[in-house]
This record gives sequence, structure tokens and C-alpha cells, in this order.
Amino acid sequence: MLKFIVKLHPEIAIKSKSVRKRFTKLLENNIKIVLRRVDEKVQVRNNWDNISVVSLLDSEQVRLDIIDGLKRIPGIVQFIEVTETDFDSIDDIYQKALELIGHTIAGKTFCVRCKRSGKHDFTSSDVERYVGGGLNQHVEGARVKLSHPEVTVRLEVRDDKAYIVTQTHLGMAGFPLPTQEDVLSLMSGGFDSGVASYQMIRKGARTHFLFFNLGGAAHEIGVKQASYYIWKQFSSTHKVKFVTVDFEPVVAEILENVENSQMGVVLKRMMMRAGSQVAEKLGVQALVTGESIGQVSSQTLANLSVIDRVTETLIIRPLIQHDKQDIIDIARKIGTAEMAESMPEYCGVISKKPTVKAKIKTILAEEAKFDFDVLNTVVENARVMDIRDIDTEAKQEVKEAESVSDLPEGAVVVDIRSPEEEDANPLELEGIEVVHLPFFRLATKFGDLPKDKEYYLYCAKGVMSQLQALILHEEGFSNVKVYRP
Ligand SMILES: Nc1ncnc2c1ncn2[C@@H]1O[C@H](COP(=O)(O)OP(=O)(O)OP(=O)(O)O)[C@@H](O)[C@H]1O
Repeated sequence: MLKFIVKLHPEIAIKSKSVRKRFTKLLENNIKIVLRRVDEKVQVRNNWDNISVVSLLDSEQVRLDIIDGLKRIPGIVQFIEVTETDFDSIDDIYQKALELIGHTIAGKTFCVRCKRSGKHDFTSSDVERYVGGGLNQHVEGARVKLSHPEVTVRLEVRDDKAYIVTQTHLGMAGFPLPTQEDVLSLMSGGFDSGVASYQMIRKGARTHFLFFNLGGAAHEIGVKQASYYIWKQFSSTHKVKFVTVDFEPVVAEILENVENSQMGVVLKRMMMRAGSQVAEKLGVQALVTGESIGQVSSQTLANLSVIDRVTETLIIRPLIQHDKQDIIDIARKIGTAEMAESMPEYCGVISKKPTVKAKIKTILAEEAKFDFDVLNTVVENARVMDIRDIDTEAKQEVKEAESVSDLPEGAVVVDIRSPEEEDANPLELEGIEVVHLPFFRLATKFGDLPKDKEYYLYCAKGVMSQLQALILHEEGFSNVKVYRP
């Protein structure tokens, strides 16, 4: 039996009874949805102070999948893994503790904490002393230290069962989805907008995605895949929309009419205007961007203030004070960094000397030359899709092989992982030709491979391989598929 206990987030625990009830109910439901994909009979119980998860599928893979699932559900700060055991005496509890957690205290200071409920002829302190004493004596280098020990061994005795905490895991924290109102995240696919979207999901806001296509087909593919990935990883319990607005006509109008140094701010204001209209259509109250103070010369307070004044809609900038390195670290942790690194960026407008001190009067004068029918038309023609269709469409476009036996005769597998990843986990496929071409070289080197073969891209998670295959298709390489075992 696998058992986990999801501790209640301290920020949820201090809420009023009715709010706490609503939050924990949502969390319970989300846990059920995610974990039923691992074990459809998983038992999830809301015990008010915690939520317990039990699976009778006693396999290591199921255990790892449950841990992975719980780590990707907003609103979970911490969860513990527990082993349940029967006992007749305190010594039975000690023996089981020695077997399960003895190795975790070797060479360390530790203490034992026990909670007890039910009728027993011993107290919880008796258990702490007996188990602590035994471990102190029999585990190499382990030493009891009651204040500030390196490891705390946690036990619970409830009636005729004892529970031993074998591991503590950290979750993504935040609040359960959807305890906050919906938001619409402006996604450009770089490090920032991906992390900003993740931060809003983490805070319990159902996060829809909006992409302004400035003219790069490969960029659109990249942003769609990155958005789908973020949704699938952290908020797949709730359906969201992905919206594409064709911004090429708006860019053309800006290039033609707006003074060079003001183009960047005007483009952002056009995005906010369009974003507000799309948000209204979707019934969403706030826009999210990945902007951060001083990150690029145009992201100054003066410019952000002028950008804000274009709309009444709330604009949230979760990364406003983050350093770039922090953002990249988070992107790496959540798995969007490689996608951001390989995102074919498309700027649309490039100013030689972009203003860092936009003035509302100057901007309004520039915008007076702009034909707003162009903006209204692109918003009217916005394509709103269910985010799940991104994957369906991608799978229709790029064929997949799920095992070596699916690979046709003469097929070549292209390992697109980074050299470090390849070294750590080499890909060995008997009888199949494997070529190594890291994803960041595909754009420049794929064309050099012989044209008469079929290529199956491979990466660890199957996300980058799909993204890169779609981009290569867009570039005319129809002989590219995905190998996703
Ligand atoms: N084509 C676009 N579609 C949707 N949103 C966009 C687009 N371009 C920019 N944005 C929004 O504006 C923010 C700032 O964009 P900008 O290009 O100035 O900075 P950036 O550092 O390149 O952002 P990112 O790392 O997110 O690509 C982005 O984080 C995103 O929220």
C-alpha cells in the first residue's frame, strides 16, 4: 500500500472556516483528477487538517508517478510519504523504523517525535524514548539531539496501526486552482512569459494564453507548444483557451506611421488594447505579462506607466522585480528553459534607439496616425481554441513512433538532447542508426543530413522533439517524425 499525506498549506489553514472548506474541497478534487490518471482507484480523503492519498497498487512506478503528480498541483506546500504497519509492542514499531529510516540518520543527529491516539498501555513519550534509544544504539554514527537535530523521525500511532514517515516532499505551494479569478497571459515563448504564466497558475488562477503573431510561423509553433506544456504540467485539471491574434497588419501599420523610437511602446499598447478586448470576450479580468524592471531598455517605469494607461484592465506583472537569473532558474526547474532557448523569436518592430522615457503626449500624437480599424479587425478575427487541440493538431501533423518496432526499415533516430544529458543517459537502440544533433543545432545543421531518409527526433520528455519536428515541417522537411518511447 502506498500512502501520502498532503499537509494543509499554512496560508489556507488560517482562512475562515468557509474559505478553508472551499479551498480544501478544490484541492481534493484536483488531486483526484490528477492521481486517477495514475491509479483510477486511488483513494483521496479530505480529513480537514490534511488530505490523505492511498493507492493499493504497490509499485515503484506508481509511487514515483504519484509523487510527480502531487508536485505539480498548485496549493500543496508539502506532502509526506508514510508507511503503515501493524504492531503488538513498541519494539515492533522500533524494528520497522530501523528498517525503513535507519539509513537516513546514519552519521547524523536526530530526534523522534510521536503522535498517538487510541488506547495503549504506553504514552507517546514512551515511544519516542524507546525508538530513539534503539536507533541511537544500533545505527552507525546516529546520535540523539533533542533541539535542532539534523533529522526528525516522525511516527504516529493510531489504534492498532503505526505510521512511519519515510520521506517529506516539497510541492509547488500557492493556492488550489481555481481559487482566484481567471487571467489571460500574454505569451511570447521566452523565459519570462512562461515563468509569469506558471506563477499565476501557482497562485490558483486559471491561466489562458494569448499570442500575438508578428509574422513568424515557427514562433507560433513554439509558443503554442510552450503554452500547452505549461498547462499540461501544472493546470491540466481545468480547461483553458489559447488565443492567436494575427498582429502582422498592426506591425505593418506601426512601421508605416509611427516614429522609430516610439514604435516599441506603441506596439505594446496595441497589444494591451487587443488583449483587453480578448479578455473581455473571454470574461477574464486581468492580463499577465513577463515584463520586469530594467530587463530590456524599454521596460522602464516611465514606459510601463504609459503602457498601463491604455487600458482599464488590470495588468499583472509577476516578475517585475525578479533578476533574469532567478527567472531562468525557475524556467529550468519547471522545464520551459530549453523551449525558451530554442524559441525562434520574432520582434516585429526594432527601434534603433527605443525610448526609455515615453511621454503620453508624444505617444498619443503617434497613435493618432494609426488606423484603428486595423486593430479592431485583427481582434475580431482572433482564433480562440481549446488548449487541448494544440496537441491533437500537432499529433496529426507529426507522426510518432512509440517503440523501436514502430520504426520503419532504414529510419534514423536523431537524439536532440544536450550533450550533458546524452552522456548522463545514453540512448542505445539496437540495429537503429542514431545521429546526435542537439536541439540548438537543428536549425543550422539538419539540412546537411541526407535527404532520402526518414528522421525520428528523440528527447527525454517528448516535448522538445515534437516542437522541433513541427518547426522542421514548417521549413519544408516532411521526412521528420518523432520517436517517443
Ligand atoms: N508576440 C507576443 N505575443 C504575446 N505576448 C507578447 C508578445 N511579445 C511580447 N509579449 C509580452 O510582453 C512581455 C515583454 O516582452 P518583451 O519582448 O519586451 O520581453 P522579453 O524579455 O523578450 O519577454 P519573454 O522572455 O517573455 O519573451 C512578454 O513577457 C509577454 O508577456
